[in-house]
Amino acid sequence: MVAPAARRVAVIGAGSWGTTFAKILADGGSNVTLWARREELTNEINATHRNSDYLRGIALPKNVKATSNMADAIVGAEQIYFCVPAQTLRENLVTAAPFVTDGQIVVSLMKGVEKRTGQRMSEVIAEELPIDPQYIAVVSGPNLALEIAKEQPTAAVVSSESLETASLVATAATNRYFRCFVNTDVPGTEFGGVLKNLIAVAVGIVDGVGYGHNTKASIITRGLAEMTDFAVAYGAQPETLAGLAGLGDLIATCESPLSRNNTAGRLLGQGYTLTDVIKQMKQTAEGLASVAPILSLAHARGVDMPIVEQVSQVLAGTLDPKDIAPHLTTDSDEPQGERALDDSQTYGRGAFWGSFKRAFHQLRDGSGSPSGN
Ligand SMILES: NC(=O)C1=CN([C@@H]2O[C@H](COP(=O)(O)OP(=O)(O)OC[C@H]3O[C@@H](n4cnc5c(N)ncnc54)[C@H](O)[C@@H]3O)[C@@H](O)[C@H]2O)C=CC1
Ligand SMILES: O=C(CO)COP(=O)(O)O
Repeated sequence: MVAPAARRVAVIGAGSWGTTFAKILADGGSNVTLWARREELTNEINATHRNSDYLRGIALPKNVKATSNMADAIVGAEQIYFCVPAQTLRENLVTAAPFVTDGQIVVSLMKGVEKRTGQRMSEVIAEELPIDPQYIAVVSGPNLALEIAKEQPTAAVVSSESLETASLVATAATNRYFRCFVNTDVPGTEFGGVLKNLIAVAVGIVDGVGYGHNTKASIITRGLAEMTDFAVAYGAQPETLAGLAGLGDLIATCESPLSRNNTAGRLLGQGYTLTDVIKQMKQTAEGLASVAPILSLAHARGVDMPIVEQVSQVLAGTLDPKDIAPHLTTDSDEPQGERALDDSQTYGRGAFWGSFKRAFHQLRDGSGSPSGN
């Protein structure tokens, strides 16, 4: 009997996460075409199976082939994974659009919103590509690229309006060290990845100032409440924010020196200006560009985000980093209930506790949620 041909997939963007995801897919059995902008990088990957600028010391599987021709990557691929900096996605989709056909699955691996429109990456994809939204998916979770490239075990969530699409992506992207769960909460899964970056910048700032674990734990915990309130106001399920794409990623990003958002925050906390930080960062720290559009979206729905507001003030140079912590909870002198970011946001309060209660019961009873998240 002849074995079925391996699935062919494309990854667009050969930075640290795009290259790592190409390895994940290849190790899951797919033949992967990895698109890189620069020809010297495609030459290096094809000749040496390495991407030394972004994943030093990592050998890529032989079934990852690189190209800098978008058509070569996309035509004939069953699934196309986009992994470029969020602010450049639209221009890359414009280049890709003539080669994409309905029926191909398009996946976002990115964790930013578009600055100009405030749109999530899946929304930009839906606007620019000639495909049914049922064929769009997003992947998010506690996924620091270098750890995964070293095959340290971890998990992620694949989300799509269509459970069938999410399952096809999860099957392709699951291997011996990377496990994908599925859900249909696209806004929750995507916003989890965007919002944790902003909280990681805040945690980095206080770390840079020299504050310790109490301050960081306070910001992480209050940050999760803030993330949940925001995401729920934009249609997310609160459970998603208590899962891998919310709490899971928040912990990984706030804890790890590998995180670029955390690192950018630490430099700000040490007194560098935003301009200096951007100059020093060699890789993408999406949180820096997402702060302004997220705050505009928060204001539009009346969501209070005191931590993100303070990050924005530190970025603008109008708040001394050392003053970020005392303002953690509220501007008011009146004591407030712990969950009440704003009395008008009753959904936030209920949603946050509800999601924790459900997560707790699942853990205690050993039952997985239907989404597995
Ligand atoms: N690195 C990580 O651990 C993870 C990153 N992500 C997300 O993946 C996305 C990409 O991040 P990374 O791969 O980490 O960034 P990176 O900074 O490592 O690589 C970015 C890549 O995009 C390329 N690029 C820059 N401008 C471009 C343009 N105009 N058009 C096409 N390509 C361009 C660069 O040459 C580079 O290859 C971000 O949204 C990030 O939040 C998500 C999960 C984990
Ligand atoms: O998203 C990530 C981990 O899940 C990577 O975080 P950074 O972009 O801050 O490095």
